[in-house]
Amino acid sequence: MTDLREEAAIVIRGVTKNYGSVQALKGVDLTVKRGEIFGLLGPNGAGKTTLIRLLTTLARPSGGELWVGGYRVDRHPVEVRRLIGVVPQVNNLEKELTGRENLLLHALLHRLPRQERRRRIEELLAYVGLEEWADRKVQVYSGGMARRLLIARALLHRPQILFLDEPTIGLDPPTRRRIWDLVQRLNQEGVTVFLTTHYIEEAESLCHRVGVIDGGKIIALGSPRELCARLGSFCVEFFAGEETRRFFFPSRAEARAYADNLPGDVTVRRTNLEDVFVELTGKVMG
Ligand SMILES: Nc1ncnc2c1ncn2[C@@H]1O[C@H](COP(=O)(O)OP(=O)(O)OP(=O)(O)O)[C@@H](O)[C@H]1O
Repeated sequence: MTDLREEAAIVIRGVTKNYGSVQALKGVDLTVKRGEIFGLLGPNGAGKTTLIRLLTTLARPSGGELWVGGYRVDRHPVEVRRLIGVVPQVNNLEKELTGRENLLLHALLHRLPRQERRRRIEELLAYVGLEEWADRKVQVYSGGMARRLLIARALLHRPQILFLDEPTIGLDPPTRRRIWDLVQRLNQEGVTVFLTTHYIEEAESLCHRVGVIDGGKIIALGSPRELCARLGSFCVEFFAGEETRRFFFPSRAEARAYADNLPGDVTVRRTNLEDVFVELTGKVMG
């Protein structure tokens, strides 16, 4: 059967996940094409980590079906694991071991052929810019360095699809940008990327397409530009009484014309994904 489920990198159909009485996912449908950088954007508790756990064979759905790289995840977990790399949100590196030892341990666990092991490890240490730190214990690494080592570890077996759960959480802006560069470079080399984030800027500047998730449901799906254009690409923002009011317009000229008729301080700016989220949910992301 040649259909979307085999051609796409990821296909999710009607997926639900319950933890006792908590409905973490309430019927998710989503397709990620090969070669995309796809971002799942949502606030804490929206269901992002849960969806990554289901896609990466770490948990089973309560209902629905997931395909990764053409394989149904519950029926072919071993094949799926071979195709994917996973960068977890939590740093689960061996802190007492060096960077190089961490990679070696993972290469052994993944049974990388002996002759390839050394070469691949050196290649990846250089790729993520950690050669000079390779023989230092991971406990002295900064947050950004640990994250780069986690990415190198996830790439050891040359995965086709890379999952990153909040790849830049807790990192400062320059370090965050460095991780984005790395993700972009990987994607240009052909790796499909599925990431979760609650950072608007990360979704906007890194992702080709974004799924906005809230309360276990995808509430909007498209490129950042499309999602903003649906609302109106330009925003007029001003204070009225105690609250901030926003109106959206398809063009800057229309937004300007409206703003010119308003008294007081008025801002005209481009619409962003935060606006999309607020308009859809009535809540702020952070
Ligand atoms: N093992 C679990 N047992 C019970 N409830 C859980 C479990 N894991 C997640 N949940 C609940 O499911 C919902 C979705 O959680 P999830 O971690 O997927 O959200 P998230 O969007 O990844 O948020 P965060 O960024 O905080 O991790 C939350 O209400 C959470 O409390």
